Amino acid sequence: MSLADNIFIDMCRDILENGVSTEGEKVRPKWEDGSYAYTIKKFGVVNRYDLSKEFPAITLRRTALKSSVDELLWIWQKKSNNIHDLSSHIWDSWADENGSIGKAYGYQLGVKHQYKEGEMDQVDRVIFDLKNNPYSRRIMTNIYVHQDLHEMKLYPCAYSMTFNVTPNKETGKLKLNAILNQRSQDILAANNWNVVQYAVLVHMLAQVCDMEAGELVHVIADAHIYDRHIPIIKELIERQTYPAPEFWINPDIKNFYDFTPDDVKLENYVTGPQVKGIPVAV
Ligand SMILES: Nc1nc(=O)c2c([nH]1)NC[C@@H]1CN(c3ccc(C(=O)N[C@@H](CCC(=O)O)C(=O)O)cc3)CN21
Ligand SMILES: O=c1ccn([C@H]2C[C@H](O)[C@@H](COP(=O)(O)O)O2)c(=O)[nH]1
Repeated sequence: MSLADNIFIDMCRDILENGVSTEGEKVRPKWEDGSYAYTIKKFGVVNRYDLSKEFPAITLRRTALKSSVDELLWIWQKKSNNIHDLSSHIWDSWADENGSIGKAYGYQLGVKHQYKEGEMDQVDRVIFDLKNNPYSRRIMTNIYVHQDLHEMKLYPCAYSMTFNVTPNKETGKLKLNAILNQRSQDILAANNWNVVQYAVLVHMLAQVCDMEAGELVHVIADAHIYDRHIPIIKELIERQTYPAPEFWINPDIKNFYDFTPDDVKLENYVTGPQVKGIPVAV
């Protein structure tokens, strides 16, 4: 069993057993047929993944590493808000006729800000600080920009990363840790998807800053299982699990902007069968 499976199974059990239903509340999302998408939710879930021990891909079912990394690079590297720059179709329902999702995600990371050291966007600011001032407690991004919310198709869910560096006395290297702050999480469709993509981000940034990947702490304010996902989750968490896969990252890449989805791979990734056609609430 992988550590990520343990965390996922415990979290799902906790939501199913101790969570509260939103049925009867005024909810925003709907299913494709127009009916309201209710959830069972738990407030304030915190999951810790030690990336130096295992790569946090669950084995209950396969998490699509390549598409999730493609989305991560769409946001963090291409800094795009247009679905035509994305390989998968996961954002199609939230795009306008030109393919834009508005001033969300990649758009915000691409906005340049004035700092004492000059003009930079938030991603370059993080890389600058990790290289020049790694022990700073001020290394973070935030894309939940209130002044632009009215121009976003969907408000950012995974909205902030806080990076924090600690020395590894054993290896003499620096360890890159991070907190991913998420206001809302669709546990079935996107929990492990978001976890693996931000784990990859930590690995990528650690490599280009000559550090080791440390811990990823995932803080979720509203961790929910949609009503139509409940039977799927119940079946999923009873499945057999397998040892965690091994993570490979192309060691030759030294510049964050040179990474492609092909520069990361999972080896020996044995999983249960895929759940096909998961309905996504819009
Ligand atoms: N209700 C909802 N849930 C989400 O997870 C979500 C949204 N809305 N809105 C915007 C994005 C789109 N995201 C998504 C949407 C679909 C999948 C999905 O269907 N994943 C498939 C694999 C897809 C692939 O292989 O490319 C899966 O099996 O989990 C994942 C993330 C995350 N976000
Ligand atoms: O990266 C993502 C993006 C979106 N989600 C989920 C979380 C919610 O189920 C919906 C967004 O609905 P809100 O009403 O705006 O909270 O999308 C996710 O889990 N991960």
